[in-house]
Amino acid sequence: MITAEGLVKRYGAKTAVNDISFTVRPGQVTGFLGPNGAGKSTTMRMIVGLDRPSDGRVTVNGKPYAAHRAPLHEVGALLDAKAVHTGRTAFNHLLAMAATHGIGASRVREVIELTGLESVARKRVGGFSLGMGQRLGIAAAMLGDPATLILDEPVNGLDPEGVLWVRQFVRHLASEGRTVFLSSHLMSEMAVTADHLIVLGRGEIIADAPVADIIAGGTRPRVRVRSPHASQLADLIAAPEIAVVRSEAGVLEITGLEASGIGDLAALHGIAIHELTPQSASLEEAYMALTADSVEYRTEAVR
Ligand SMILES: Nc1ncnc2c1ncn2[C@@H]1O[C@H](COP(=O)(O)OP(=O)(O)OP(=O)(O)O)[C@@H](O)[C@H]1O
Repeated sequence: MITAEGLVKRYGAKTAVNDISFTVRPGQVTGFLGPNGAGKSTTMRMIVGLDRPSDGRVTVNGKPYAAHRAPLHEVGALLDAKAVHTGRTAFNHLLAMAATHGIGASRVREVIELTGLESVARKRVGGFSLGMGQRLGIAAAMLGDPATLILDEPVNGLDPEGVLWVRQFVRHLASEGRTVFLSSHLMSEMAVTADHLIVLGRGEIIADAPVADIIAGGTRPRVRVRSPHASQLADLIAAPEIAVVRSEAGVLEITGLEASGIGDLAALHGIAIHELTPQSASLEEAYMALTADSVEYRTEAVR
């Protein structure tokens, strides 16, 4: 369990994290989202004591990180997968970390197996691909068999198989009752990995809710309609509260009217319908709507 209360981080005149309070609960995967520069990494660094809060406090399993006698057993963190001694082998890197906590070589072998690194364990970390580096970072985070895991962009740079592996791995950890807190910019992945989301924008919390609620709340249901008389149907449907977008020839994307209403209206006027599909909202759309006002570095839309 991670609990932040009135957490603030200032860098000179810049407030990176502005008075945020949240709880990351055990037994589920909590995603941490936000545009670049929103303050996610700063928050994660404060959780594991790498940055000192300017105000407020954050605890892990009831105590500040630094107050734990054996922090690796409480929290495992992957914050920067490249922060390893590149001349060491993966096995020796993990063994050196394990030694700081009196953790033996057998647990090192276990986490190597857990993360699928057996074939490269005796190779120097300097030659690792990004994917192997991420797996090594996760292996290190698991060394102390911690109840809480914090993973900053764990799927960054991974191939589809690696992304799937991380998803299944973190879901398994949560199912064991652990607290899993992870950030990612991959919305489609977050939608299928996380149970709950905390969204940050310009250092403040703009959403803290189950994934399903965020998707449902951020977007209006849309229906895709294909008809040989699309223009006639569009004219019939026209109303101030209904948006009709012609996405391709003979296809309408309708927001503000349910599929049944569209079908009934078409039947009433003898208009043939070749497709009538309610579109499921995506986390990406909901996220874009939520963070529209919080993006620090905006790009012009491509015309
Ligand atoms: N050491 C530092 N000194 C000064 N400003 C900093 C420092 N670290 C972060 N910042 C600023 O604090 C803000 C939050 O940065 P942070 O890296 O936490 O954001 P983030 O949400 O993790 O972004 P990204 O998605 O790009 O990783 C940014 O405006 C950043 O420039």
